[in-house]
Amino acid sequence: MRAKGLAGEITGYARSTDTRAIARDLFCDRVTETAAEAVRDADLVVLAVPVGAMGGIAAEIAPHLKPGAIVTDVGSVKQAVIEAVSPHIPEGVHFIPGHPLAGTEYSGPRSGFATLFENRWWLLTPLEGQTPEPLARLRALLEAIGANVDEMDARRHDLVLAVVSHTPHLIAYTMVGVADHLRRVTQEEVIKYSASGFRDFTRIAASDPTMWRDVFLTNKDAVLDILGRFTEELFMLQREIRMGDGEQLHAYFTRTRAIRRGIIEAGQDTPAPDFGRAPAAAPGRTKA
Ligand SMILES: NC(=O)c1ccc[n+]([C@@H]2O[C@H](COP(=O)([O-])OP(=O)(O)OC[C@H]3O[C@@H](n4cnc5c(N)ncnc54)[C@H](O)[C@@H]3O)[C@@H](O)[C@H]2O)c1
Ligand SMILES: O=C(O)C(=O)C[C@]1(C(=O)O)C=C[C@@H](O)C=C1
Repeated sequence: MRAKGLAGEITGYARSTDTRAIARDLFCDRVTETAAEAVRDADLVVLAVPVGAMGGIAAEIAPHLKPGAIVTDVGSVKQAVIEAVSPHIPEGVHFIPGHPLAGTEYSGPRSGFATLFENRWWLLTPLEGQTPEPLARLRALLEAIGANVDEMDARRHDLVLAVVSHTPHLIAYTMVGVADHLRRVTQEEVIKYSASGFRDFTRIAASDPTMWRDVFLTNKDAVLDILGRFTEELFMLQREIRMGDGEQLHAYFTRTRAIRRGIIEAGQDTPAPDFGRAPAAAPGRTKA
């Protein structure tokens, strides 16, 4: 927003003075010592804390929100955020839940960069009865920062994200855990020989533990549903490998390859930034 001159003033709040100082140096016009102070007179308030902390922050800021303000969030799970935040939102303030499908394994104010949302989906899950004007204003702002905005029901969002983001993260965490366990058992340096497939798993598994703990605790039903389906597929493939059923394995991999190729042909494969470099060497993406 700053790079594109889309905000009159950007005010930031974070709990630690160190984080606040970094945010002020990088992109905030001013930072405040309380969340209440930060939202006073704000036209737009963006909640960007772990999903489990959204309700607490909403309670803290609620009495200080300006009538007519828009409150949105960037939480990775939507139903739980709606349940936690909505009860605190005063009459006359518009709460429009949102989720940018963009991010990296890095956290903290230094890990943001101006192009993060370009050509990325930003899903909004408006509440029933949402008046159209604030929604249109938020949508226009997100489009101005380069995002492709879609609206979706919160329950559907949580199921879709369980498939395309949450369960894949759990699988990555598990796979890195398996390699680590093997290293302990065999005293072999397995991880040293990471090929690029496993490298992608280790990148994902380096994501923030608090953020992901909260995602799994708050999107429990959808993740368990998808995990169940995943396990069934895995057992099927396991059986085919055991039986030496090359034909079935080939057919399965042909189908999954076609899916990937379809994504590329549809222009929906936005290349990620270069995650291979150490964060310190990647300007604007160092870990706080
Ligand atoms: N990182 C991603 O890839 C990504 C992508 C899309 C959405 N999200 C969502 O965005 C939100 C923020 O994630 P992020 O990656 O920006 O994390 P981050 O770690 O960079 O920022 C989160 C901030 O919240 C603060 N915080 C934690 N608990 C708090 C509490 N109880 N009260 C007040 N502040 C608290 C942390 O100190 C930190 O400053 C999460 O809800 C996450 O699910 C993350
Ligand atoms: O590329 C990554 O590091 C991410 O995991 C980003 C990612 C995802 O695509 O799953 C992670 C969680 C979010 O809620 C949205 C985006």
